[in-house]
Amino acid sequence: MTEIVIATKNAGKVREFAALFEKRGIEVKSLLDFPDVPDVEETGSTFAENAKIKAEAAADRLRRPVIADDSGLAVDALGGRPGVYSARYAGEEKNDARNIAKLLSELEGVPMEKRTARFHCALAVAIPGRPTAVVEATCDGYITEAPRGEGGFGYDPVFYVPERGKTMAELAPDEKNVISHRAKALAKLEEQWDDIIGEKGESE
Ligand SMILES: O=c1nc[nH]c2c1ncn2[C@H]1C[C@H](O)[C@@H](COP(=O)(O)OP(=O)(O)OP(=O)(O)O)O1
Ligand SMILES: [Mg+2]
Repeated sequence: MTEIVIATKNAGKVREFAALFEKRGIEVKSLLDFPDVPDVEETGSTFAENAKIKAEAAADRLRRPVIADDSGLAVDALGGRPGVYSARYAGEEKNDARNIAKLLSELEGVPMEKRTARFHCALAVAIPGRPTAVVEATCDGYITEAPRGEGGFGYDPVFYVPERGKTMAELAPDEKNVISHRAKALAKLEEQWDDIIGEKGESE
């Protein structure tokens, strides 16, 4: 395989997948390259369900194998919110700056040791005629009291990675791509790849 479609319109995700797949000699296309593929509603109650919905809708439409990413942030002090609503936390128009502002205001007064959180990433592989496979991974950290750093996307400026002493947005792209929920999920997918595309097309 020399090319894979990622069923996303999120430019930040596209950039990360492009770098992650480049190492593997695979070129990444996204729904930004296929503007005729309609948006699907993310009606699932889990990251895995939403990834499956997005992957299957795009694979059906394009008649080719597709990977979708559903991801988000779960904050312990907020009972796991924003969770699957991370993108739309501060409104339907999906604005990273407003999402961050809302998150920081909800966490006002919460001390650092209680600001634990994790990023989740579910990756679904939909191949026409086969059962869809899903893998998941997480990345643990803390929510800072103010944004720091210019890299990444989404909640990266307020997600502190204790092992690195930096926010995700302060890490170089190739550093984020070693430790992130997305990189870890992709590594799991790679481990299972032969089973996923193989004879039975099933993964466990
Ligand atoms: O590495 C990350 N660093 C920071 N923030 C992140 C990350 N990964 C996901 N996130 C946040 C962004 C968005 O608020 C939500 C994803 O929502 P999610 O529905 O999966 O993506 P999306 O709507 O932006 O694009 P699409 O559905 O077309 O793939 O979680
Ligand atoms: Mg989305």
